[in-house]
Amino acid sequence: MLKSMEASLRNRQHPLIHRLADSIEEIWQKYLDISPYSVPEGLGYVEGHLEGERLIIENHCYQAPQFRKLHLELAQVGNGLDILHCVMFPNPEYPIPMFGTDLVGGKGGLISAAIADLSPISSDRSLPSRYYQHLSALPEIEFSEPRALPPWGDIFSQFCLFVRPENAEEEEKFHNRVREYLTIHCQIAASETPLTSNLDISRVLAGQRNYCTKQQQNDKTRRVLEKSFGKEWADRYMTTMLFDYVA
Ligand SMILES: C=CC1=C(C)C(=O)N/C1=C\C1=NC(=C\c2[nH]c(/C=C3\NC(=O)C(CC)=C3C)c(C)c2CCC(=O)O)/C(CCC(=O)O)=C1C
Repeated sequence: MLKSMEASLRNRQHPLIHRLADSIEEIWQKYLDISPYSVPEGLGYVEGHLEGERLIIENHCYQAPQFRKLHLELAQVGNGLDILHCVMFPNPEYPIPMFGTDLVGGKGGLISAAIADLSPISSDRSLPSRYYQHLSALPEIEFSEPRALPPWGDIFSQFCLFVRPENAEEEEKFHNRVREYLTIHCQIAASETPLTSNLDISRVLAGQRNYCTKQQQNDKTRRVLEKSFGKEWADRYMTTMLFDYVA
């Protein structure tokens, strides 16, 4: 049992967020050789309330041979908004997609946004064929309320799930599909041989930079952070913690 699961914020959050957080850490533990990643000074656990809304953030960061950062973040705004955020940053020697997921639970226990994707970092936005084969072999799943991506969301793949789960059954369907994405990703990553050519590595870095700069355009995230910590802190957090990239 990871120490993080004991007193974690997830025990006081929406059950889907609690279950998905546990699943993410379970699958990372099972398929990757993970070790701790030192979070920047003072960012492991932060509390802020500028304009009245208290925001608690709990960060869990790891690393593995194939990933420079495995970031799981749990956050709670006031007593109503529950958030799970997760991004897996591959080491540039591994030309594999960026896994990301975001769950936002509104007041009254409904998840208003549930998104998960294995996003391509290639310039033609195609996924590596092994990923394409595994993902297209997964059975079709339907959700009653799919959601439209924002303009910066052109970074996501055709397998991107972006829904408002209507009930517990759709929440579980989403949870299970994310477990499948994570398992496919970790199994492929663990079997990849690293790139050696600097040109190929620079192309991976360019793809990751594009992903991160587009994600930084999410004004829904920025606004929540600004309300509790102010503009300058929010900008630094988005560019150095949530979506940092190796220049
Ligand atoms: C892999 C994808 C992905 C990753 C990794 C990611 O970080 N965001 C991602 C996607 C994504 N998120 C979205 C929305 C929202 N995000 C937050 C907040 C936070 N999300 C956080 O992670 C944190 C830091 C802990 C905060 C504070 C809120 C409040 C919303 C509005 C909820 C709603 O609309 O019902 C949308 C819709 C954007 C739009 O429609 O314009 C998309 C596409």
